[in-house]
Amino acid sequence: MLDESYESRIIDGKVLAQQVEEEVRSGVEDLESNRGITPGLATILVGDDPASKMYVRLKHRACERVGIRAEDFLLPADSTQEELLALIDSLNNNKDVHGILLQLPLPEHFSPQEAMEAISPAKDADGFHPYNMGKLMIGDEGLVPCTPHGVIRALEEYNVPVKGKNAVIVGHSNVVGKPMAAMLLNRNASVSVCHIFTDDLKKYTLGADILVVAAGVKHLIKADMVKEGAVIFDVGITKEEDGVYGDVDFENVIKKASLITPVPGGVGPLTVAMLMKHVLMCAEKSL
Ligand SMILES: Nc1nc2c(c(=O)[nH]1)N[C@@H](CN(C=O)c1ccc(C(=O)N[C@@H](CCC(=O)O)C(=O)O)cc1)CN2
Repeated sequence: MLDESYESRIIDGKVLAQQVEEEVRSGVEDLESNRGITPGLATILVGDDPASKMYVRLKHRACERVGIRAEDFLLPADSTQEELLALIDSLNNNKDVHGILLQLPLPEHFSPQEAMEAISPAKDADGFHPYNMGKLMIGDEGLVPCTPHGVIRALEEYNVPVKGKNAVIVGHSNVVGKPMAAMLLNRNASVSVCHIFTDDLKKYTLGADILVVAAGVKHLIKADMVKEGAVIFDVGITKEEDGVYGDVDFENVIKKASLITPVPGGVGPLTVAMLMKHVLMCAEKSL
């Protein structure tokens, strides 16, 4: 049981996500009444991975809440890269589709990079296209990956200073770690990126004013690895029979953190809400 005195340290991702969704809902209404456009998202799911199916379902439910039209495209696990590319091409040319989301991971025999590059940069709701990633790297943030965008939104909402602070990211994936590093660097944090080959992880995490953990290792970060007063974002999700766990040993780490996201109910819901924001952005820029 969590001591009540720590509750004010919890960043409630569901509440923040509701706020973002409210903004999107009002943006969708404006776009419909001023330009007669209803934003549309096409989701592509390849195969039947249960977690991916659930994430796509969460995205469709969010679309319903904010008034975005969502269409589901399912490809069997044994479909080919060429079939996937043909589907993406048809969605790129569909004027009712403003955003395209390709749920990751893809089955082994696919090239996710080639598929990402096939999505029109203007419809890249996930911000994974090299063009949008490149823009992010030079500080021109438009369509950026949803999870790091959610972390930035939470930092803003909680008035956490970033400039000159030590930010440490654990995990160097293209989905979270690398874009997160760029976004924090764009805000003048001093950024360290750690990963599986990092020698002495604790040496880095102990210096973090802002710690973002996306390693996918249950309870990797223990209380003795964090600085007193750190702001901590837990992006990891490990599902076990008795529940869902993050990369941070929440119950103990919260005693040292000034702010921390729980799992579930932290960064996950924000990721979905930022996707809604991106689809609206794509629709607003469409001709
Ligand atoms: N195309 C993409 N693929 C993937 C992304 C992404 O941003 N784009 N991120 C992750 C999965 N993901 C979204 O797709 C995602 C993960 C988690 C949640 C979420 O709300 N999780 C809940 C917990 C749910 C549970 O019980 O398992 C929470 O944290 O509260 C939403 C979206 C990889 N793929």
